[in-house]
Amino acid sequence: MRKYNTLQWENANGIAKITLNRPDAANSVNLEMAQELMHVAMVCDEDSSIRAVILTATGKMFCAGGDVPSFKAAGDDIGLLLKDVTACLHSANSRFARMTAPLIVAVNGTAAGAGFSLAVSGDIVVAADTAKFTMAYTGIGASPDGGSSVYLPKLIGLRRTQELMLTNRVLSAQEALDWGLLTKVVAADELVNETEALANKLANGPLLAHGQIKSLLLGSYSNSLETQLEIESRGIAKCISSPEGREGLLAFAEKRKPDFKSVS
Ligand SMILES: CC(C)(COP(=O)([O-])OP(=O)(O)OC[C@H]1O[C@@H](n2cnc3c(N)ncnc32)[C@H](O)[C@@H]1OP(=O)(O)O)[C@@H](O)C(=O)NCCC(=O)NCCSC(=O)C[C@@H](O)C[N+](C)(C)C
Repeated sequence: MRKYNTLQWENANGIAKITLNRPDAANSVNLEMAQELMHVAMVCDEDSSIRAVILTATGKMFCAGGDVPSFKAAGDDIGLLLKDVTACLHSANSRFARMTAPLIVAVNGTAAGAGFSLAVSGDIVVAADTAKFTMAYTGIGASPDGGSSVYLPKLIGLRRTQELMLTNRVLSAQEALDWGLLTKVVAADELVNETEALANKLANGPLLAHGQIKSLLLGSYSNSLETQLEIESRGIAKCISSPEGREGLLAFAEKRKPDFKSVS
């Protein structure tokens, strides 16, 4: 198992947990963190024993976005550094979106810039009531990345996305929930328990069907109705005829709870 310097990594009972761990630097994304996120996302995508993934952070911030001091220190090489960091981060974004296991993001504090983008890329996003959200990119003269130009218009509409991106308006957790950016807001001291309960529920569910849901929703961003209908019909047939589907049908007939984990 690879050792990470900027992340904590746990993997047990079908649940992987990634914890951003640069609290003294606001958990900001430097090149090393982006590389480690790329690696850990690849592991989550390729290890079929992983049935749910939690992404969270240590300290009081979730992630303040790109590591601004290291951008400044790069001098004339800033363009190259940003391309490197973004390539790694975007590889992680893509793996998280396409992996079979659902991604639960537990936002423990402020999410800014790339941290905001990472936060809203989850399939389920739970935030502490103390969390805040701001795009922040234009504050340093940057434009958005991390998939936010895809996720935000879909989640909250174009008008609100324009406001967040152009004005860096700061949203409280409650406002982010009201806008449709989050699944749930909980008291800060309940975030860990709440997230673990959700991860357990998902890990005990049908992995293949969860992966199919993720893939269908991602496809809905760009596919035609007919294409989606075709993929839906192939997907449901594949899921229901899989060992998990058979277990679901058997459990229904036997009037018991399905044990998807034992058959996949
Ligand atoms: C996050 C924030 C809203 C929190 O406000 P706060 O009032 O709760 O906290 P604070 O006092 O402002 O900051 C606390 C500490 O956190 C540090 N900090 C804050 N943002 C940081 C950052 N982005 N990088 C490193 N340290 C950062 C501050 O310097 C400070 O350090 P200090 O205690 O030693 O003084 C506020 O700090 C802020 O606006 N920070 C800047 C955010 C920002 O510009 N982020 C970059 C946006 S662009 C971006 O994300 C590009 C990225 O996607 C590119 N890439 C993919 C290549 C990585």
